[in-house]
Amino acid sequence: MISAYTGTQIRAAEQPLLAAGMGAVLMQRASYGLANAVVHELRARGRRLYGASVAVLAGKGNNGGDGLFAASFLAARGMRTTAVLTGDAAHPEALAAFERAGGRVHVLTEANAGELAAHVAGADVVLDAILGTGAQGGLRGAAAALVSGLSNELPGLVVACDIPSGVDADTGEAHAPVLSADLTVTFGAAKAGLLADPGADHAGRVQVVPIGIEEHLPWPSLRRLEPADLGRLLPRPGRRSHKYSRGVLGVVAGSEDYPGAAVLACRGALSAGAGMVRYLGPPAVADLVRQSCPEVVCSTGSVADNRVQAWLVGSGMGPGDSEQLQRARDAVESGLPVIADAGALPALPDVLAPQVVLTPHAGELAALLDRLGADYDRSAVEANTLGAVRQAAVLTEATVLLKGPSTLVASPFQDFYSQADGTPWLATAGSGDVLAGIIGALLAQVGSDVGRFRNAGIDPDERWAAIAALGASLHGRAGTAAAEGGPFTAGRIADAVPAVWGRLAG
Ligand SMILES: NC(=O)C1=CN([C@@H]2O[C@H](COP(=O)(O)OP(=O)(O)OC[C@H]3O[C@@H](n4cnc5c(N)ncnc54)[C@H](OP(=O)(O)O)[C@@H]3O)[C@@H](O)[C@H]2O)[C@@H](O)CC1
Ligand SMILES: [K+]
Repeated sequence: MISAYTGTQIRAAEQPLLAAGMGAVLMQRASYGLANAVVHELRARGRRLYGASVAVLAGKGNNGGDGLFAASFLAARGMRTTAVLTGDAAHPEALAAFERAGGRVHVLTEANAGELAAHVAGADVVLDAILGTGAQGGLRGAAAALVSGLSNELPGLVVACDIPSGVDADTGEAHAPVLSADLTVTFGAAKAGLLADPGADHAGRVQVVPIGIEEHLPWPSLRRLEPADLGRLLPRPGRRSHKYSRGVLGVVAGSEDYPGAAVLACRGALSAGAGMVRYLGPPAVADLVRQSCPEVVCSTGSVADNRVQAWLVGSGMGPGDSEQLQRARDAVESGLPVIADAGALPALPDVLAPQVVLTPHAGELAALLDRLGADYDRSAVEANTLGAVRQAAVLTEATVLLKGPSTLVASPFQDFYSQADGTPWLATAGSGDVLAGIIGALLAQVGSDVGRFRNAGIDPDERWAAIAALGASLHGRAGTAAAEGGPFTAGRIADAVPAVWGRLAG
């Protein structure tokens, strides 16, 4: 499990060590780790170190100090180093070390920002060490002009020191301009803002350098399930399992306009291990489901008439599908775990419960928040995904999963997950229906298996968020497997799930 923290939590964890006079030691560990990461990355790219050029953009604080010390380590490996000092001062010891190692120093002004941008753009490595966890807001003045003058597609390797300057370490909000990195080397532990969009868009690959603060870290503000966690959480049937004991998912999805959504949701559920899938919906849709997935049992009648362990509601449903929407409300009313998607989102009561998992995309989340009186539109959600998903979970008291390149899950108790295991090719019609099916199948199988979560270090009350994160990860990994570097249709995601599951559970 990757644990991520706010900048404030990291700074608090550093305090006991700073009080013990270890500030310089922490900075040496951080900058040495940063330099090593650069060396490793250049080697991985088949680049020579000796003679390669490094430009470090160094702010006035400790982040700039890290960058300057790292550059002095790189100079010792034969690299040519230049520093652009962006503030009215620089970390004195780090600057002295940089100069001793033979680095050239430029002081940034409004007048030379363009010229220095051209110089920096030609470097083999650009180290962004302007702002770190001590920043208030984004780049200003000449530093903003310098970064605006750099294309976001620099030919060299761009490495962010701790966090891309201008990204909020707590929330992932990005104050433009931000120099997008290929690699972010972050100190002590991952910052939450690196795992939530739009911060994650700018961070590139994230590498953590331990600096000795680990024992002082509190409960993480955000987590990411890794393969070992996924393997532990995925259920395996016992010798005496039967289809009912493995978990039955009821699916209330599809409409005459969107019958395919019901098929894709069922295919997602079947691929993710549901012992049985029962479909409830219009006869024409049921016929298509039967033809496409003969394993599905199509039932008629009400939610109460059908015995299941969890419900999936809403995929492919619209505001006019009154009978289906009533079933969706009944499913929520039943107290069973429910995954509610798409058309169900505007039709459910405002206040729900933790075992109800809502799966909006950014536009749907904005509409939900707007309905609940919070002032969000789609772009506001996209600018602060973590804040928006947190607020939605607080207001609805449900578990909320926001789909995106970094899929975020918030529990109403303020536990957060971020999964980014997918591929941009997953942005295809029907992909969300398959995701709903996968999460529905998982809710049906492990929703009542409290011990499974406790053993994996997850508070059983928070298991709904973990199940949603597990589903998002399976979906992302299945999409990556289906892509083979090119496009695919949503049904292929479902087809890829069993093999991905097998590898994880292996
Ligand atoms: N603590 C430790 O021991 C360790 C810390 N480490 C490293 O230190 C980093 C945190 O360092 P930090 O606290 O010095 O803050 P940092 O982000 O470098 O600089 C901000 C400075 O710039 C200013 N400033 C603020 N906002 C601004 C803006 N928008 N535009 C322009 N200027 C702005 C503000 O000064 P002010 O304006 O208040 O005078 C402030 O002094 C952390 O990310 C990690 O890299 C590691 O080495 C491990 C050990
Ligand atoms: K930085």
